[in-house]
Amino acid sequence: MPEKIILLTNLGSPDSTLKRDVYRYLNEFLMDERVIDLPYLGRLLLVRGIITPFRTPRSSRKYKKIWTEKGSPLIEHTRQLADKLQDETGLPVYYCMRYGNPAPKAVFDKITQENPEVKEVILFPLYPHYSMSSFETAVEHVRRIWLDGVYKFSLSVVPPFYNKDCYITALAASIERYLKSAEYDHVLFSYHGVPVRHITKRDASGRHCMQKEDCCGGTSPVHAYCYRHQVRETTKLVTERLGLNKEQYSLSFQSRLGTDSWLKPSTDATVRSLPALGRKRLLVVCPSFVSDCLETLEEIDMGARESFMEAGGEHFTCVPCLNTDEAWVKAIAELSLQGETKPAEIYPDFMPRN
Ligand SMILES: C=CC1=C(C)c2cc3[nH]c(cc4nc(cc5[nH]c(cc1n2)c(C)c5CCC(=O)O)C(CCC(=O)O)=C4C)c(C)c3C=C
Ligand SMILES: [Fe+2]
Ligand SMILES: [Fe+2]
Repeated sequence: MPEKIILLTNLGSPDSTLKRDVYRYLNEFLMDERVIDLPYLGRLLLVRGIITPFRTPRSSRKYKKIWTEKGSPLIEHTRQLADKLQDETGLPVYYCMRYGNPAPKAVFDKITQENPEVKEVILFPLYPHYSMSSFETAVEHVRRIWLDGVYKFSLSVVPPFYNKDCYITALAASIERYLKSAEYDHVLFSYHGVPVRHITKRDASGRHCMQKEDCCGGTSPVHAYCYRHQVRETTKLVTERLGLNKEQYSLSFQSRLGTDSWLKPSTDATVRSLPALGRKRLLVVCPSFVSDCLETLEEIDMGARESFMEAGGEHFTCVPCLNTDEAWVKAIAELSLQGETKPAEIYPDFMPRN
């Protein structure tokens, strides 16, 4: 009987592309206080009254464009990743989603039923970078369910791995395959955006992020919670590994929602500007996503491609996410079983406890 189990957690998708399922999913997602960080009543009015009703038909149309026979690409990639990781480690591997299904409570109950002797569950959030709207909410959600339950096993968490050698190696190799097979005159690293306020809220000093010059450079304890620092580090380490100079690549942020100030520059404005600068053959990489999903397959591979070609681009390739890549499976095994993990009783330690 295995004493350890790995539990992958990813963002989640609607149960189907039907408007009622997309509506339910968007409500759950956007009512998360770490995603739309307004007081409850304001959030309820904004989400239920404006965003979800207007967004549902549009999102449902977008999901229809990427949906497969097996359903959501994000969920199917996560399921296949769990299977491969189980073969790699010889340990039982389960997966759950922050929003929608399979929900953590159901998965915890399944784990308990199928492995009554289990002593430790290692939670692996499928996010390389720390942000309150992705990594933090995923861990906190699972942690709450674990704390509220009567589970006999301990829970430990694998922290963000944005700078870990095994992850950088897998990511760089996945890009290099494309760089070797065709000529490109630019590589764009497009990361999911977040509101600027989310960065400053996770600066424990209250004096560093977006206040000091070059706040994301150098070393500082606040970088452990700074999404912008971490995506810059991933880009730096991967481009060094690939031997790209500063003229050959840039970094941008996609998927903006609402009227707040979000991290800049935006991916859409960047891809539109590149052809006029003579960068007509573009390779796009999306390292904040480890599983292909709506944001890579529709927003980038369809939407950004169209923007780039309309602006005079000649060739556009989007590098697939790591999905079930062999080096990536080995990297998850290494990070979960040989890397530093943190007890869920005290991690993430940034948050106010209530
Ligand atoms: C990779 C990390 C992610 C961060 C950070 C993140 C922040 C964030 N997202 C929204 C709003 C939406 N995101 C949506 C889809 C979506 N987001 C991520 C990841 C991060 N989001 C993924 C992997 C996906 C795809 C899910 C899938 O089913 O394939 C959506 C839903 C789709 C849509 O209507 O566009 C919304 C809404 C906010 C507001 C935010 C930070 C505040
Ligand atoms: Fe920073
Ligand atoms: Fe998102």
